[in-house]
Amino acid sequence: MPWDPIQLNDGTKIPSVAFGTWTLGNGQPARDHVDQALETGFDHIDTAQAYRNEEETGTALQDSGLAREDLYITTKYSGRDGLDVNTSIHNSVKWLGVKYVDLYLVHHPRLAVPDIPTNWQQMEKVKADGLAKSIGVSNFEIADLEILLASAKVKPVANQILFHPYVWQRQAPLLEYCKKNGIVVEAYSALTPLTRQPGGPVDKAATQIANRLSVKPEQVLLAWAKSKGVVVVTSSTKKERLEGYLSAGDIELSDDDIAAIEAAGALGARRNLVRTFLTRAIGLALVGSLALGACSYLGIDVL
Ligand SMILES: NC(=O)c1ccc[n+]([C@@H]2O[C@H](COP(=O)([O-])OP(=O)(O)OC[C@H]3O[C@@H](n4cnc5c(N)ncnc54)[C@H](O)[C@@H]3O)[C@@H](O)[C@H]2O)c1
Ligand SMILES: OCCc1c[nH]c2ccccc12
Repeated sequence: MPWDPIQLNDGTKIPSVAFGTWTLGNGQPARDHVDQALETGFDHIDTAQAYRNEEETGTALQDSGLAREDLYITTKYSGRDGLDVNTSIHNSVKWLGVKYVDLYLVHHPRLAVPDIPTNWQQMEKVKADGLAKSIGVSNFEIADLEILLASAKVKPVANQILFHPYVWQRQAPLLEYCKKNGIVVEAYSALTPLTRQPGGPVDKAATQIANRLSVKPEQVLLAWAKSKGVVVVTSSTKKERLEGYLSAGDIELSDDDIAAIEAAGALGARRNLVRTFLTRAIGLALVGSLALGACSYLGIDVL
């Protein structure tokens, strides 16, 4: 099996590739795209209260005719509209048209969360009430997980995080920490080097490897993420891309390919750092000279 399910720390299993609904908008197009993903063979749908398309996702899930046990549904508590965890999960299962979700995640530790231990207690109640088979988190750093684990009765099964070669060096310690604590990492925005930062070193490295293997660069990046033992959450409105994502599970990258992608990631990360530093330095210099000009105009002696 190409994208093999991954064992979670509560005894359940999670399909290792998911279709995400973040950018689908709402209404009929959102329904059609979830429909298309299910038809193409995705059985793991990743949505969130914040994406405002749980109802459309639910309609597509019902229309698919797939049995509930053959689907894996993740949604997230995003603190939308100031609603608490209990009200939110009741809304989510109603909109998704299910009795329970497979995985319920805290979307972000600093968005609409009173404090991490209180929020996690509310998540534990969702599991105890049978509204979620598993509970987990998203966008948690090591320090956030330490706070959570210090008082948790139920360990989070997963941490869904930003994960692509430009942030690999930064995220590797978090991946290690999660592994050590039995928490599976879920990777989102794995295709950033092609979507938000195209033309950079990782785009070039992935394209070179893709040409050699006669596959697409996006498949190479998904195969790279898969090589780290994470669940990959991706998306597309194009059927052909979705088919490519699923068959990327069969791509075995060599150690040299993986090293080339990571070297390109590290180079891009350094360049991003220099760019950020220069932009800030130029900004500061500009503000400084404007302030000096204003002072001299007003006759204020600052030097
Ligand atoms: N937990 C969180 O905070 C969080 C944050 C972001 C995303 N997510 C989840 O992850 C899902 C996927 O997120 P994403 O959209 O950032 O993921 P992604 O990096 O997988 O990008 C998907 C996009 O890449 C495009 N793409 C694919 N191949 C390309 C190519 N060769 N050139 C240019 N573009 C290409 C697709 O058309 C699609 O629009 C979301 O829908 C959501 O479910 C979660
Ligand atoms: O998950 C995709 C990014 C996003 C959209 N709305 C949010 C609310 C909280 C945290 C992340 C998001």
